Order: sequence, then C-alpha cells, then structure tokens
Amino acid sequence: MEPKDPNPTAEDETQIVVSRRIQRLSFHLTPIPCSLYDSNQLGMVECAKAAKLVVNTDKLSLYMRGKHREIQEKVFAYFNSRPELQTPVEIAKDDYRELCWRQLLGLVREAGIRPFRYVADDPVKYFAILEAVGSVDMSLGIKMGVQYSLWGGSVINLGTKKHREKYFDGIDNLEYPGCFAMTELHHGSNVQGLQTVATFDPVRDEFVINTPHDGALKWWIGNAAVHGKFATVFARLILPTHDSKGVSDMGVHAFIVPIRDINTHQTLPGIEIHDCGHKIGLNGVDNGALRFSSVRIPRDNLLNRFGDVSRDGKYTSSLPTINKRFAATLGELVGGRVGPAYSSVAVLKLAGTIAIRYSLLRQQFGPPKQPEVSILDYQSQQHKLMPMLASTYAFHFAAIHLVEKYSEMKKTHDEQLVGDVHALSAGLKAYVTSYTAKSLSVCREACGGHGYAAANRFGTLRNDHDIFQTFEGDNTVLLQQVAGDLLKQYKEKFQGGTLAVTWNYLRESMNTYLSQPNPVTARWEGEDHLRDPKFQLDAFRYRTSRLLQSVAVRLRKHSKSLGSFGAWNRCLNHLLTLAESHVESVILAKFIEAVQNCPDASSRTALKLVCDLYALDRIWNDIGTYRNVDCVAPNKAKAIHKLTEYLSFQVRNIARELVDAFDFPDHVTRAPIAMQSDAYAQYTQYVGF
Ligand SMILES: Cc1cc2nc3c(=O)[nH]c(=O)nc-3n(C[C@H](O)[C@H](O)[C@H](O)COP(=O)(O)OP(=O)(O)OC[C@H]3O[C@@H](n4cnc5c(N)ncnc54)[C@H](O)[C@@H]3O)c2cc1C
Repeated sequence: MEPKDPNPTAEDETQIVVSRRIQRLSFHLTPIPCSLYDSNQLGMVECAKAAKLVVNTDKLSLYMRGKHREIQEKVFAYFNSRPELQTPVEIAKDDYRELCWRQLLGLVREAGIRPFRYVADDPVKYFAILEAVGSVDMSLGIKMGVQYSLWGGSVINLGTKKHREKYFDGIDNLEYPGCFAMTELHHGSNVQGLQTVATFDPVRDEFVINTPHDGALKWWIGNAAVHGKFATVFARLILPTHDSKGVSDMGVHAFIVPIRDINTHQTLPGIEIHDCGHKIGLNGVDNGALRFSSVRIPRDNLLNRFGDVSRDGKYTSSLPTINKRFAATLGELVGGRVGPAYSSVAVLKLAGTIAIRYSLLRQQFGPPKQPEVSILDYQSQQHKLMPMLASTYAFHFAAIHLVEKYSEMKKTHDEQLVGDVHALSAGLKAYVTSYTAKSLSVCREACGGHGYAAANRFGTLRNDHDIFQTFEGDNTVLLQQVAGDLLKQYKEKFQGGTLAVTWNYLRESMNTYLSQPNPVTARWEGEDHLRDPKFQLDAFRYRTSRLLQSVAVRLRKHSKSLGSFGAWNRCLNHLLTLAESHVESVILAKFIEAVQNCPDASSRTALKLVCDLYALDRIWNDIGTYRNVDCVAPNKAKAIHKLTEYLSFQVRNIARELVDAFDFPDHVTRAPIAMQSDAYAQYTQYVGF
C-alpha cells in the first residue's frame, strides 16, 4: 500500500522506499495482456475471458441516456418507418436539400416531434432530440439547429413578448422557415466588425437595412439559399442625431427581416440571394449569401430585449455600454454552441461504434497454427481505439453537464451562471469538436480499405463534422475566450474576489498547487495510487494551475514592451494549452462524478475502468509537461505508460458492451461493416452479390 500521509517526512523515506519497491514488484506481477506470439501465455481468447468484466449493457445504457431515451427512440423509430426518407449514399446537392427539408417536415408534422417548444422550456430534451436527429443525418441535425436554435433561438432570446407571440407558432410548425444571418464576407469571428447597417427612419417609423459594400454581404447563411422566408439579420443600428455627425452608431443589433414572400416564396424586393454552392460536407443544408438594398422593416422588427428605439428615435437600454449589450446578446446565443458540442459527441459515438464493431469482427493473422485473431486484439489497434472510446464516455458526461447547466441558466437567469456557461460551452465545443475531427480519420484508418467505402460512413461523418470546428465560433478563438476567463478569475482570486462556480477548483488548487510538488509523491507508482481519482484530478489541476500562473507572468512581462494585444499574441500557444488543460480538468471531474453516482455496481466498475484509462492516457499524452513541472518522476511516467496499455487491454475486453450501451440501432449506424449480425453478408449484399 502507498503511505497515506500526503506530506511524508524524511524519516518515513526508508519505509516508503521499501514499500514502493514491493509495490512496483507486485505491479509487474499484475496480469498483463497476453502477447500474441508468446506460446507460454494463455491463448488470446482464454486470456480475454479471464480478465473480462461482466457489463449489463441495458443498465449502463439507461444510466447514460437517462430520461430522454424515449424521445430519441421516437426519432429513430420514425425514420425507420420511412425508409424513403433515409439519405442515400450518393445524392446530388439539390436533391439532398429537398430530402433534408422533407425529413424535417416529416419529423415535425408527421411524427409530431416539436423541438421548438423545448428550446426555451426544456433544453435538455431539445438537445436530446438534436443528438438523435443528427445521428440519423448530420445535415438534418444542422438544418434543425438553424431553424430552432439559431433562427428560433434568436427570436425568443433576443426578442420580447411581442416577437414570441407573433412568430412562435410559425417557427414551431415550419411555416416560417428562417435563417440566422450574422457572418459576412469580410467578418466571421470578429462579430463586432460587422458592416451591414440598419438605419432608423423616424418619418416612416421603420429601419432601413443596407449592405454598404460587398465585404458586408451576408455569407454562409444556412436555410437562405432555398427554404428560408425570414432572417435574423445582425446589423449596426444607426440613429439620426441632431449633432454635427448627424448619426450615431449604437453597435450590432438583431432584426427580423422577411426575405421571401410567405405565400409565393418569391424573393422580396431589395433582397438578392445567391447560393454558396457545393460544400465539402453538409450538402443537405442550403447555405446562401444575401445583399440588402434599402430593405424597409417595421420598428417592431428590432429584437429589443437588450436595447430599444422609441417612436421618436430615442435609444433605451438597461445596459450602459455597447460592449455590455454586445456581450449580453452573444450570451443569449450560447445555446447555438451547446448544440455542436453535444452533437459532436454523438458523431464520435457513431464512428467509434462502427470502428470497434468492425475491429471485433475483422480477423487478420494469428499465432502459428492457430486461428486468426481479431484486429482489436492487436495492441496497436487498442491504442488507436480504446483511449478514444474512453474519451467518448468522458465527453458524454461532460456534455450532459453542459446541457444541464445551460438549462439551469435558462431557468434562473443567474448572472454568474451565464458567465460560467459561456466559458464552459466555448471550451467544450472547441475541445470536443477538435478531438472528434481527428478521431474520424483514426477510425477510418482503423478499418482499413473497407473503412474507405462510402457506405461505411466515415467519409460523410468526417466531411459533415469537419466544420463543427469552425461554426458557432472558431475553436482557436473560443479557446482564447476560455483562457481569458481563467486569467480574469486568477486576477480576481488575488484581489479577494469570487470565483466562477465552474472554476471552483482553482480556489483550492491555486494555493496548494503553486507550491513545489512533493518529490516523494512524484515518484509513487503503485496501481492503487495511479488509479486514485484524487491523484488523477490533482495532476490535471496542478498542470492547469502552473500553466495559468506561468502565462500570467509572461503576459505581464511582455505587455510592457508589446502592449496587451502584442503580449497576448506572443503567448497565444501557451494560452491555448492552458485552455485545453482546463477543459480536460473539467471533463475528468465530471467523469469521476458520473462514476461515483452510477447506481449499478457492474456499470460503475466498467465506468471506473474507462475513466482511469481516460485520465492516465491524457497524462501520458502530455507527460512532457508533467515531467517539466516535476509532478511525475521518470519511474512514475513509465508506470503510467504501462498501466495505460494494460487498461486499454481491459477496456478492449468490454468494448462491445461499451459501444452497445450507446444504443444506436442498425438502421441509424447504417454502415454494413458495423451491423450487429452478418456484417460481412450485409456488406456483400450492399455491393450486389
Ligand atoms: C457550412 C457553414 C455554415 C455556416 N452557417 C452559418 C449561419 O447559418 N449563419 C452565420 O451567421 N454564419 C454561418 N457560418 C459562418 C461561420 O459561423 C463562420 O465561418 C465562423 O464564425 C468563422 O468565421 P470565418 O469563417 O470568418 O473565419 P475567420 O474568423 O476568418 O478565421 C479564419 C482562421 O483565422 C483564425 N483566427 C481568426 N481570428 C483569430 C484570432 N483572434 N486569434 C487566432 N486565430 C484567429 C481562425 O482560427 C481560423 O483558423 C457558416 C459557415 C459554414 C462554413
């Protein structure tokens, strides 16, 4: 056993060294994965059986998917009952857009699933529907997200009662398909730089929307090219004044602008719409570009929750500055970012399910004169897929935490929670979507040549998902927001202020972890210690705290000569590493909590194993940093590596159950190589045999 005293004295050293040696010896005697070619070991199958945990897939799945399993199954059942609505492997862009629209209409009008009412009242349920819909077809998920999270979300979150009353039903039943027109040709991430203008005309009590130059063309607007009848247009609000300037720019505001006739669907006067064309992926979504030439809308079309204009042209707002109003506006749109974070986990689950089921089925080579072995028995294949499976579980619980926090924020309007959810959604969206994007290539490669067949889905999943890294906030930009928030917390901590709830751990960790790490514990290498959640979480948090402190020092130093913008840029990679490290800490903390809260013992044991793999694999991946800050001594690093490989092997033994617990029916997974029975037969049939 490891000594329990966290700060052992020098007198204890001899005792510790002896016990550590015994521990190390016993660790080397722990059963390790059978070598494929070692005939002294058990055969692969016996070995796997000997180490196998028993997992009750139903109970695990129930714990994972919780109370919204039913609505997700309703979505799956509907599409199963309508095979003509299934997206074929090969489909032309225009046909795909029409199919996607019919899929959405079918879901809402025929299956009676009405996502919009949950956007405001039960966001957890809304995101569960979005996850299921995106698993059926990612274009459909995005189309639904544009209609309800973006267009609908902007109306109910940025508007007031009058807007809700006028538009709610039409948005809900799809009579008012709409767009969210923020991005322009010259401005994407920098929303405050938008150039479209909305000038108030007090004579006619209207706003006049204009695209002043081509750089201000609205670009990439989902639903605009074909189906949209309305758009929430983000534009600078310009008011006439009586001073020498003649006008006053009140900053970016949101306006409802009809773009097509509600009955004839003709493009309305003053509006020009073009198709953004064929994309790398998501071709079921009709992205368009818009130009506005003196388009008049009633004053009531200003979404006036954070700022209003009276009949006589006076501006009023409860928020004192443009920056505060802008922050409040973007804060309300955070739901648009929760969606991609949550849906990206579903994509990772789908890809993992296909790659792992196939890797269990596929056999290549084997020990001399023995049957061939499953490719998942190769250590290299386990190394590719098992930490990824562990990450999928970790992200699942973190994403659930995010939607629950978001839902709480919507109910309570607690200001501190708004800040927390903003940073949490930015961090998770960036981290998870980047991880999923990389993993999709790994999954394809793990399935060899058959992974390259379009029918087996990796191509579409990869191409459709790729843009998740960019829209709803570019990942590099979002991570900087997380880093900025951490630095703010850091500063407040030293000024005696209150820390955000999400970053609570910094409160304790800053004091403890900024001291030098304990040289004795840095060498502990026993399995009990390495699998202790306290060790794992402390290690993650220690790294974050050190990164935070060191970047704060560097920023202070560089800002003297470079100014704050230059200093930030000089430290940018450091800041991004800090943000990622923090996000990993949050993910691990939520995973540990989920393991502890799991009521079913067998599921809990399985989850603990997966959680340990997630934690140790992350530490091993960044072992250089842990070594640099003297948190992990060389012997401990070696033990972590060895244990990670062993845990990968253990997780491999329950991999089938772990992917089964994601609970995708075959008609959603669709890849022939991932079918739960007769996969090869279904694959050959697909090709026409
Ligand atoms: C398929 C698709 C659908 C979309 N749907 C919509 C929609 O419905 N409505 C809508 O309004 N918009 C939509 N968008 C636009 C999308 O939101 C933007 O593309 C996104 O916000 C990024 O902006 P950008 O493309 O201008 O990239 P840029 O901001 O120009 O970024 C380009 C590169 O520069 C880097 N960069 C930028 N700023 C910084 C910085 N400060 N520090 C470091 N690096 C930086 C980024 O990391 C990125 O690598 C869509 C886009 C696509 C492709």
